[in-house]
Amino acid sequence: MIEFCQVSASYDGELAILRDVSFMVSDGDFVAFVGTNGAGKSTTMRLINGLLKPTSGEVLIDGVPTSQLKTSELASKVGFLFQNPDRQICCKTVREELLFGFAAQGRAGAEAEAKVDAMIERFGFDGDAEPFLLNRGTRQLLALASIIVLEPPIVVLDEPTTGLDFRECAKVMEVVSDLNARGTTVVMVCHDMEVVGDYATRVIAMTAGQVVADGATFDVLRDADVLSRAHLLPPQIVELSMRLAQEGAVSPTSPVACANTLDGMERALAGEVGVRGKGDAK
Ligand SMILES: Nc1ncnc2c1ncn2[C@@H]1O[C@H](COP(=O)(O)OP(=O)(O)OP(=O)(O)O)[C@@H](O)[C@H]1O
Repeated sequence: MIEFCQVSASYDGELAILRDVSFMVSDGDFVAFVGTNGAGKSTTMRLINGLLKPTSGEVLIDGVPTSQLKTSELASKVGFLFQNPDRQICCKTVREELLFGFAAQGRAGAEAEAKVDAMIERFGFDGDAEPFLLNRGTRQLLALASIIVLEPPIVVLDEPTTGLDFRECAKVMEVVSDLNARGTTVVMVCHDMEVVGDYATRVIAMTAGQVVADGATFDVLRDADVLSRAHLLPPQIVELSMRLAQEGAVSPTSPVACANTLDGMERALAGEVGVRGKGDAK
């Protein structure tokens, strides 16, 4: 569990980047942090993994303040994927990269080797390949694999899909989604509202170092006031369904007006056609 209790934070000890931020993330949640550039999302992630300590308030991981946890203790609880995988990858082969975290945590040995072998097979990696010769999407997958192979209960992902094409993005998010389905808590920063809508179950929106909304994904992404304050555009289907209701094309409570996904919209439209069809026949 992650708890932020009235957290303020600063990089230089003077200028407050986060102001009085409070929220709680339960075990197994999948939370997306959204908001404009400079809102404080990455700073929030750095506070979760202990790279930054609060200037006031407390960040607690499983009830223990990060200020009381050693870096190694935090690393075993929180896996962190940087925005750019090249800031993370440091070894000469894929295999060494996957083993690196075990060695850093003093867990090298036969069990680690077996977990790395399984990861290489699962991702279809070439264990002898040189990481920096891999394409951007595969490097991102490698960076992600090198974190999840350590099986941390929480993973923090700072813009995991930035710079990836559609296929690479889907591959990375499938891995993350599977991880969450198996019980890992996922906290991610994401600018792509389609990805947020497809995967996150909860959204925390930030503006100017403060939380402006915290709720179920589509409750937040359908709140016109929040969208305006956090300068967000909702996923396309949500935007379409909201517009159809605003323009009076459908009733605000109709399934079409409430559709959040392509599947949902298709079902709602099929129902609408069915209803109209029956009416026409009378
Ligand atoms: N290492 C740092 N030193 C000083 N100021 C920083 C540092 N990192 C970020 N900041 C400042 O903190 C503020 C919040 O930045 P942060 O990266 O947390 O925002 P963000 O919401 O993640 O933005 P983005 O979406 O652009 O990554 C910005 O004004 C930024 O300039």
